[in-house]
Amino acid sequence: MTQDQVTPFRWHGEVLEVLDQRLLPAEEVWQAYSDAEGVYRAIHEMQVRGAPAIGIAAAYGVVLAARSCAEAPDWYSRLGATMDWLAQARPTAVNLVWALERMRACLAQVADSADLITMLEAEALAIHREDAEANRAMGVLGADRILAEREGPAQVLTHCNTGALATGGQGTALGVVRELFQRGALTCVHMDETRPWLQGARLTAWECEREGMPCSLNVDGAAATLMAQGRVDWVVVGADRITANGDVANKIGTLPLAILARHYGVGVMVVAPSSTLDAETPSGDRIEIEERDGTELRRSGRRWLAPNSVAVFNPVFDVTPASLVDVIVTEKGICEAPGDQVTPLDSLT
Ligand SMILES: CSC[C@H]1O[C@H](OP(=O)(O)O)[C@H](O)[C@@H]1O
Repeated sequence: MTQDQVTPFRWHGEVLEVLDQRLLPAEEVWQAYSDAEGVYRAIHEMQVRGAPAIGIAAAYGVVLAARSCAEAPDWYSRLGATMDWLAQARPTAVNLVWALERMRACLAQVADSADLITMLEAEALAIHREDAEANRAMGVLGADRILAEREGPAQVLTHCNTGALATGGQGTALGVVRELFQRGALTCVHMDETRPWLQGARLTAWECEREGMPCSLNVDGAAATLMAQGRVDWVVVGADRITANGDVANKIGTLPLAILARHYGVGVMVVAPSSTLDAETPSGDRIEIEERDGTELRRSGRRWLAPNSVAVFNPVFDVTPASLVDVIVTEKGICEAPGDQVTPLDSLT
Protein backbone atom coordinates (compact mmCIF):
# COMPACT_ATOMS: atom_id res chain seq x y z
CA MET A 1 0.00 0.00 0.00
CA THR A 2 1.52 3.34 -0.97
CA GLN A 3 1.71 6.14 1.58
CA ASP A 4 -1.36 8.03 0.39
CA GLN A 5 -3.63 5.03 0.07
CA VAL A 6 -4.25 4.06 3.68
CA THR A 7 -7.78 2.65 3.68
CA PRO A 8 -9.51 0.01 5.82
CA PHE A 9 -11.30 -1.58 2.86
CA ARG A 10 -11.43 -1.89 -0.94
CA TRP A 11 -14.77 -2.36 -2.77
CA HIS A 12 -14.75 -4.48 -5.95
CA GLY A 13 -18.46 -4.73 -6.76
CA GLU A 14 -18.85 -8.38 -5.74
CA VAL A 15 -16.16 -8.54 -3.07
CA LEU A 16 -15.24 -6.33 -0.14
CA GLU A 17 -11.58 -6.55 0.80
CA VAL A 18 -10.86 -5.67 4.43
CA LEU A 19 -7.41 -4.78 5.80
CA ASP A 20 -7.21 -6.94 8.92
CA GLN A 21 -6.35 -4.32 11.55
CA ARG A 22 -5.79 -7.00 14.17
CA LEU A 23 -2.48 -7.77 12.44
CA LEU A 24 -1.14 -4.21 11.94
CA PRO A 25 1.49 -2.91 12.13
CA ALA A 26 3.37 -6.19 11.73
CA GLU A 27 1.46 -7.46 8.72
CA GLU A 28 -0.74 -5.97 6.02
CA VAL A 29 -3.20 -8.81 5.36
CA TRP A 30 -6.32 -8.29 3.22
CA GLN A 31 -9.32 -10.54 3.84
CA ALA A 32 -11.84 -10.86 0.98
CA TYR A 33 -15.55 -11.21 1.68
CA SER A 34 -18.30 -11.95 -0.84
CA ASP A 35 -21.21 -12.23 1.60
CA ALA A 36 -22.78 -10.35 4.51
CA GLU A 37 -21.76 -13.09 6.93
CA GLY A 38 -18.11 -12.33 6.27
CA VAL A 39 -18.65 -8.61 6.71
CA TYR A 40 -20.51 -9.20 9.99
CA ARG A 41 -17.58 -11.27 11.23
CA ALA A 42 -15.04 -8.66 10.09
CA ILE A 43 -16.87 -5.97 12.09
CA HIS A 44 -17.56 -8.10 15.17
CA GLU A 45 -13.97 -9.39 15.35
CA MET A 46 -12.60 -5.86 14.71
CA GLN A 47 -10.77 -6.74 11.54
CA VAL A 48 -12.35 -3.45 10.49
CA ARG A 49 -13.16 -0.99 13.30
CA GLY A 50 -13.79 2.67 13.84
CA ALA A 51 -17.30 4.11 14.01
CA PRO A 52 -17.56 5.49 10.43
CA ALA A 53 -15.64 2.58 8.92
CA ILE A 54 -17.94 -0.09 10.35
CA GLY A 55 -20.97 1.76 8.99
CA ILE A 56 -19.44 1.91 5.51
CA ALA A 57 -18.42 -1.77 5.67
CA ALA A 58 -21.93 -2.79 6.72
CA ALA A 59 -23.40 -0.80 3.81
CA TYR A 60 -21.21 -2.80 1.39
CA GLY A 61 -22.31 -5.94 3.24
CA VAL A 62 -25.90 -5.14 2.32
CA VAL A 63 -24.91 -4.93 -1.36
CA LEU A 64 -23.26 -8.35 -1.10
CA ALA A 65 -26.41 -9.74 0.51
CA ALA A 66 -28.51 -8.27 -2.30
CA ARG A 67 -26.36 -10.04 -4.88
CA SER A 68 -27.16 -13.33 -3.19
CA CYS A 69 -30.94 -12.91 -2.94
CA ALA A 70 -31.96 -10.60 -5.82
CA GLU A 71 -33.60 -13.56 -7.62
CA ALA A 72 -35.45 -14.82 -4.55
CA PRO A 73 -39.16 -13.95 -4.30
CA ASP A 74 -38.69 -12.71 -0.74
CA TRP A 75 -35.62 -10.51 -1.48
CA TYR A 76 -37.16 -7.51 0.31
CA SER A 77 -37.79 -9.26 3.61
CA ARG A 78 -34.49 -11.16 3.45
CA LEU A 79 -32.54 -7.93 3.02
CA GLY A 80 -34.44 -6.27 5.87
CA ALA A 81 -33.53 -9.18 8.13
CA THR A 82 -29.90 -8.95 7.01
CA MET A 83 -29.77 -5.28 7.93
CA ASP A 84 -31.24 -6.04 11.37
CA TRP A 85 -28.56 -8.68 11.86
CA LEU A 86 -25.64 -6.53 10.65
CA ALA A 87 -26.76 -3.80 13.08
CA GLN A 88 -25.95 -6.18 15.94
CA ALA A 89 -22.30 -6.66 14.96
CA ARG A 90 -21.25 -4.01 17.54
CA PRO A 91 -23.62 -2.05 19.81
CA THR A 92 -22.07 1.32 20.66
CA ALA A 93 -21.15 3.18 17.47
CA VAL A 94 -24.35 4.71 16.10
CA ASN A 95 -22.75 5.04 12.64
CA LEU A 96 -23.42 1.32 12.09
CA VAL A 97 -27.16 1.72 12.59
CA TRP A 98 -27.15 5.08 10.76
CA ALA A 99 -25.57 3.55 7.63
CA LEU A 100 -27.95 0.58 7.69
CA GLU A 101 -30.93 2.93 8.02
CA ARG A 102 -29.64 4.77 4.94
CA MET A 103 -29.55 1.43 3.11
CA ARG A 104 -33.01 0.51 4.40
CA ALA A 105 -34.44 3.80 3.09
CA CYS A 106 -32.82 3.08 -0.27
CA LEU A 107 -34.30 -0.42 -0.29
CA ALA A 108 -37.75 1.08 0.27
CA GLN A 109 -37.33 2.99 -3.01
CA VAL A 110 -36.64 -0.15 -5.05
CA ALA A 111 -39.70 -1.00 -7.12
CA ASP A 112 -38.16 -3.72 -9.27
CA SER A 113 -35.55 -6.25 -8.16
CA ALA A 114 -33.75 -5.62 -11.47
CA ASP A 115 -32.69 -2.26 -10.01
CA LEU A 116 -31.92 -3.60 -6.56
CA ILE A 117 -28.16 -4.04 -6.72
CA THR A 118 -27.49 -0.89 -8.74
CA MET A 119 -29.47 1.26 -6.30
CA LEU A 120 -28.00 -0.26 -3.14
CA GLU A 121 -24.45 -0.11 -4.47
CA ALA A 122 -24.89 3.55 -5.41
CA GLU A 123 -26.08 4.27 -1.86
CA ALA A 124 -23.17 2.42 -0.25
CA LEU A 125 -20.69 4.26 -2.48
CA ALA A 126 -22.39 7.56 -1.57
CA ILE A 127 -22.09 6.81 2.15
CA HIS A 128 -18.38 6.10 1.65
CA ARG A 129 -17.78 9.20 -0.48
CA GLU A 130 -19.71 11.48 1.88
CA ASP A 131 -17.66 10.27 4.83
CA ALA A 132 -14.44 11.15 3.02
CA GLU A 133 -15.84 14.60 2.22
CA ALA A 134 -16.91 15.04 5.85
CA ASN A 135 -13.41 14.12 7.03
CA ARG A 136 -11.88 16.85 4.88
CA ALA A 137 -14.38 19.45 6.09
CA MET A 138 -13.81 18.53 9.75
CA GLY A 139 -10.06 18.69 9.28
CA VAL A 140 -10.32 22.30 8.16
CA LEU A 141 -12.85 23.33 10.83
CA GLY A 142 -10.93 21.62 13.63
CA ALA A 143 -7.53 22.98 12.60
CA ASP A 144 -8.95 26.49 12.19
CA ARG A 145 -10.45 26.27 15.68
CA ILE A 146 -7.19 25.10 17.27
CA LEU A 147 -5.12 27.78 15.52
CA ALA A 148 -7.66 30.54 16.11
CA GLU A 149 -6.46 31.15 19.64
CA ARG A 150 -2.75 30.59 19.45
CA GLU A 151 0.39 31.82 17.83
CA GLY A 152 2.42 29.08 16.21
CA PRO A 153 2.06 25.31 15.97
CA ALA A 154 0.09 23.12 18.37
CA GLN A 155 0.86 20.08 20.52
CA VAL A 156 -2.06 17.68 20.61
CA LEU A 157 -2.86 14.36 22.24
CA THR A 158 -5.01 11.68 20.66
CA HIS A 159 -6.62 8.53 22.00
CA CYS A 160 -7.34 5.32 20.10
CA ASN A 161 -7.26 5.48 16.29
CA THR A 162 -9.40 8.01 14.48
CA GLY A 163 -7.54 8.12 11.19
CA ALA A 164 -7.85 6.70 7.69
CA LEU A 165 -8.11 3.21 9.22
CA ALA A 166 -11.24 4.19 11.14
CA THR A 167 -13.11 6.07 8.41
CA GLY A 168 -13.77 6.39 4.71
CA GLY A 169 -11.23 9.20 4.34
CA GLN A 170 -8.41 10.99 6.19
CA GLY A 171 -9.92 10.52 9.65
CA THR A 172 -11.86 12.46 12.21
CA ALA A 173 -9.64 13.61 15.10
CA LEU A 174 -6.54 12.37 13.29
CA GLY A 175 -7.88 14.15 10.21
CA VAL A 176 -7.58 17.42 12.15
CA VAL A 177 -4.04 16.44 13.12
CA ARG A 178 -3.25 15.72 9.45
CA GLU A 179 -4.58 19.17 8.51
CA LEU A 180 -2.40 20.82 11.17
CA PHE A 181 0.61 18.89 9.86
CA GLN A 182 -0.11 19.85 6.26
CA ARG A 183 -0.27 23.51 7.34
CA GLY A 184 3.08 23.24 9.13
CA ALA A 185 1.24 23.86 12.42
CA LEU A 186 1.88 20.62 14.32
CA THR A 187 4.65 20.48 16.91
CA CYS A 188 3.82 16.94 17.99
CA VAL A 189 0.92 14.53 18.19
CA HIS A 190 1.14 12.53 21.42
CA MET A 191 -0.57 9.18 20.92
CA ASP A 192 -2.08 7.22 23.80
CA GLU A 193 -1.31 3.56 23.15
CA THR A 194 -4.94 2.88 24.19
CA ARG A 195 -5.04 -0.37 26.11
CA PRO A 196 -6.17 -3.08 25.74
CA TRP A 197 -6.57 -3.19 21.95
CA LEU A 198 -3.69 -0.74 21.34
CA GLN A 199 -5.31 1.18 18.48
CA GLY A 200 -2.98 4.09 19.23
CA ALA A 201 0.25 2.10 19.34
CA ARG A 202 -0.56 -0.26 16.48
CA LEU A 203 -2.67 1.91 14.17
CA THR A 204 -2.26 5.64 14.82
CA ALA A 205 1.52 5.37 15.16
CA TRP A 206 1.58 3.36 11.92
CA GLU A 207 -0.44 6.02 10.09
CA CYS A 208 1.60 8.93 11.48
CA GLU A 209 5.01 7.34 10.96
CA ARG A 210 4.15 6.54 7.33
CA GLU A 211 3.48 10.22 6.69
CA GLY A 212 6.43 11.59 8.63
CA MET A 213 4.24 13.36 11.18
CA PRO A 214 6.04 14.48 14.38
CA CYS A 215 4.57 11.96 16.80
CA SER A 216 5.30 10.32 20.13
CA LEU A 217 3.75 7.22 21.70
CA ASN A 218 2.89 7.11 25.40
CA VAL A 219 1.22 4.75 27.81
CA ASP A 220 -2.28 5.94 28.62
CA GLY A 221 -1.19 6.74 32.17
CA ALA A 222 1.43 9.23 30.92
CA ALA A 223 -1.17 11.65 29.51
CA ALA A 224 -1.42 13.36 32.91
CA THR A 225 2.33 14.01 33.03
CA LEU A 226 2.32 15.38 29.48
CA MET A 227 -0.42 17.81 30.47
CA ALA A 228 1.29 18.70 33.77
CA GLN A 229 4.45 19.52 31.82
CA GLY A 230 2.52 21.81 29.46
CA ARG A 231 3.16 19.56 26.47
CA VAL A 232 -0.49 19.30 25.35
CA ASP A 233 -2.54 22.22 24.02
CA TRP A 234 -5.56 20.15 22.97
CA VAL A 235 -6.86 16.63 23.52
CA VAL A 236 -8.44 15.73 20.16
CA VAL A 237 -10.58 12.59 20.08
CA GLY A 238 -13.24 10.90 18.01
CA ALA A 239 -16.64 9.60 19.04
CA ASP A 240 -18.86 6.59 18.58
CA ARG A 241 -22.10 8.23 19.62
CA ILE A 242 -23.01 11.80 20.66
CA THR A 243 -26.38 12.03 22.42
CA ALA A 244 -28.96 14.81 22.35
CA ASN A 245 -27.48 16.56 25.39
CA GLY A 246 -23.93 16.44 23.97
CA ASP A 247 -22.60 13.50 26.00
CA VAL A 248 -19.91 11.59 24.09
CA ALA A 249 -19.34 7.83 23.95
CA ASN A 250 -15.81 7.08 22.82
CA LYS A 251 -12.99 4.61 23.38
CA ILE A 252 -12.43 3.62 27.00
CA GLY A 253 -10.00 6.09 28.56
CA THR A 254 -11.56 9.18 27.01
CA LEU A 255 -13.40 10.13 30.21
CA PRO A 256 -10.26 10.23 32.37
CA LEU A 257 -8.52 12.26 29.64
CA ALA A 258 -11.33 14.83 29.76
CA ILE A 259 -11.16 15.04 33.55
CA LEU A 260 -7.38 15.50 33.42
CA ALA A 261 -7.69 18.10 30.65
CA ARG A 262 -10.14 20.15 32.70
CA HIS A 263 -7.79 19.96 35.70
CA TYR A 264 -4.78 21.16 33.68
CA GLY A 265 -6.65 23.73 31.55
CA VAL A 266 -6.21 21.74 28.31
CA GLY A 267 -8.92 21.96 25.62
CA VAL A 268 -10.99 18.89 24.71
CA MET A 269 -12.10 18.67 21.10
CA VAL A 270 -14.41 15.89 19.87
CA VAL A 271 -14.35 15.41 16.10
CA ALA A 272 -17.06 13.25 14.53
CA PRO A 273 -19.19 13.31 11.37
CA SER A 274 -22.89 14.08 11.73
CA SER A 275 -23.54 10.34 11.25
CA THR A 276 -22.29 9.99 14.85
CA LEU A 277 -25.00 12.26 16.27
CA ASP A 278 -27.85 10.44 17.99
CA ALA A 279 -30.68 12.85 18.77
CA GLU A 280 -32.92 9.91 19.69
CA THR A 281 -30.85 9.07 22.76
CA PRO A 282 -31.28 11.80 25.38
CA SER A 283 -28.09 11.30 27.36
CA GLY A 284 -24.96 9.20 27.66
CA ASP A 285 -26.23 7.01 30.49
CA ARG A 286 -28.64 5.46 27.95
CA ILE A 287 -25.89 4.26 25.58
CA GLU A 288 -25.17 0.54 25.42
CA ILE A 289 -21.46 0.18 26.21
CA GLU A 290 -19.81 -2.79 24.51
CA GLU A 291 -17.93 -5.17 26.80
CA ARG A 292 -15.50 -7.51 25.12
CA ASP A 293 -13.94 -10.78 26.16
CA GLY A 294 -11.49 -10.80 29.06
CA THR A 295 -8.82 -12.45 26.95
CA GLU A 296 -8.15 -8.99 25.48
CA LEU A 297 -6.63 -8.08 28.86
CA ARG A 298 -5.30 -11.43 29.99
CA ARG A 299 -3.11 -12.09 26.97
CA SER A 300 -1.36 -10.43 24.08
CA GLY A 301 -0.89 -12.91 21.28
CA ARG A 302 0.76 -15.94 22.86
CA ARG A 303 1.98 -13.98 25.89
CA TRP A 304 -0.05 -14.21 29.11
CA LEU A 305 -0.35 -10.81 30.82
CA ALA A 306 -2.50 -12.04 33.72
CA PRO A 307 -3.65 -15.33 35.26
CA ASN A 308 -6.13 -17.05 32.99
CA SER A 309 -8.56 -17.36 35.89
CA VAL A 310 -8.62 -13.69 36.87
CA ALA A 311 -11.93 -11.86 36.57
CA VAL A 312 -11.90 -9.02 34.01
CA PHE A 313 -13.96 -5.85 33.53
CA ASN A 314 -13.47 -4.86 29.88
CA PRO A 315 -15.84 -2.10 28.73
CA VAL A 316 -14.36 -0.79 25.47
CA PHE A 317 -16.10 2.60 25.56
CA ASP A 318 -16.89 5.21 28.18
CA VAL A 319 -19.09 8.28 28.28
CA THR A 320 -17.71 11.79 28.68
CA PRO A 321 -20.32 14.29 29.90
CA ALA A 322 -20.88 17.29 27.67
CA SER A 323 -19.74 19.51 30.55
CA LEU A 324 -16.17 18.20 30.10
CA VAL A 325 -16.09 18.80 26.34
CA ASP A 326 -14.94 22.20 25.08
CA VAL A 327 -15.70 21.83 21.37
CA ILE A 328 -17.55 19.36 19.17
CA VAL A 329 -16.69 19.49 15.46
CA THR A 330 -18.73 17.91 12.68
CA GLU A 331 -18.52 18.54 8.95
CA LYS A 332 -21.53 20.84 9.28
CA GLY A 333 -20.38 23.02 12.13
CA ILE A 334 -18.88 23.55 15.57
CA CYS A 335 -20.54 23.51 18.98
CA GLU A 336 -18.70 25.41 21.70
CA ALA A 337 -19.19 24.26 25.30
CA PRO A 338 -21.91 21.70 24.53
CA GLY A 339 -22.59 21.33 28.25
CA ASP A 340 -23.85 24.92 28.33
CA GLN A 341 -26.17 24.48 25.36
CA VAL A 342 -29.83 23.50 25.66
CA THR A 343 -29.79 21.78 22.25
CA PRO A 344 -26.10 21.24 21.46
CA LEU A 345 -26.71 19.21 18.31
CA ASP A 346 -28.49 22.08 16.54
CA SER A 347 -25.27 23.70 15.28
CA LEU A 348 -23.85 20.32 14.27
CA THR A 349 -26.47 19.02 11.85
C1 LIG B 1 -13.27 7.78 13.97
S1 LIG B 1 -13.38 6.27 14.80
C2 LIG B 1 -14.37 6.64 16.16
C3 LIG B 1 -14.08 5.73 17.34
O1 LIG B 1 -14.10 4.30 17.03
C4 LIG B 1 -13.07 3.67 17.82
O2 LIG B 1 -13.53 2.51 18.48
P1 LIG B 1 -13.09 1.03 17.95
O3 LIG B 1 -11.62 1.08 17.64
O4 LIG B 1 -13.42 0.12 19.12
O5 LIG B 1 -13.96 0.78 16.76
C5 LIG B 1 -12.71 4.72 18.84
O6 LIG B 1 -13.69 4.80 19.87
C6 LIG B 1 -12.74 5.94 17.97
O7 LIG B 1 -12.65 7.14 18.67
